[in-house]
Amino acid sequence: MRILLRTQAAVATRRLSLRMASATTNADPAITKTPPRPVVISGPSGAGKSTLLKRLFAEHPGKFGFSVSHTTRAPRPGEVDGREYNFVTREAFQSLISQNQFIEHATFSSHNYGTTISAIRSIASAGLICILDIEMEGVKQVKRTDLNARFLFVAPPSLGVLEERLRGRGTETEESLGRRLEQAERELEFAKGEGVHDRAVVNDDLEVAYREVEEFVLGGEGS
Ligand SMILES: Nc1ncnc2c1ncn2[C@@H]1O[C@H](COP(=O)(O)OP(=O)(O)OP(=O)(O)O)[C@@H](O)[C@H]1O
Repeated sequence: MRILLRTQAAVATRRLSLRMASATTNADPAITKTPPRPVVISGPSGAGKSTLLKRLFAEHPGKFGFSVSHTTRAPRPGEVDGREYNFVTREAFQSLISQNQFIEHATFSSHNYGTTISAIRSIASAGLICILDIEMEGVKQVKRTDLNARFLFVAPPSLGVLEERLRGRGTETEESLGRRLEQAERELEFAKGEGVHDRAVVNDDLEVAYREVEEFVLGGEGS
């Protein structure tokens, strides 16, 4: 779970994977006709997903919220179970893993973190759109569920530009940069598969890319 949508600083530093947001259509399930479909956004690290989503949320205030992750770490003062996180035991977390309940999960500082399918589903059933910013394996996992998600891929103009942007961001060591570029090739290869994504946006000119992302994400409201 990265970025802005991740409410906690700890989440931001984990750089795990899952950005989630929900766009309010109508929170009253009695009035909402069809649960909004979750939107999965994926693409290589550095392709610009955070940048695009940050702007989307800024331009549509009040439309986006968060889903609640599970964690085995203890609550910090002021944190409420079910609000910041669902705080669970290691045993309960393991049990959710064995039931394939996680879209993605990872371990940081010896604690487990993950987002469950049911956390996403409950957003949809409340009449909210959930945006998941996840990596390739998470995309495959979502496809195995009945979440009925829509898939958006954000691609860099080229691997060379991707490298420049990652260097420019100033967040990577040579080693992590190398790993991200290798993974980028895998993500791009995967994305070429028939029907993997409903829409691919090349993030060259930010303005153009943003409008395409906005149209796709908001265009599915109520779908
Ligand atoms: N269209 C663009 N033109 C130039 N620079 C861009 C563009 N889009 C994003 N950037 C810059 O590229 C860098 C990587 O973008 P960003 O952090 O949004 O990528 P990301 O896909 O969210 O990466 P990660 O998956 O690692 O979080 C940032 O420094 C950002 O400012």
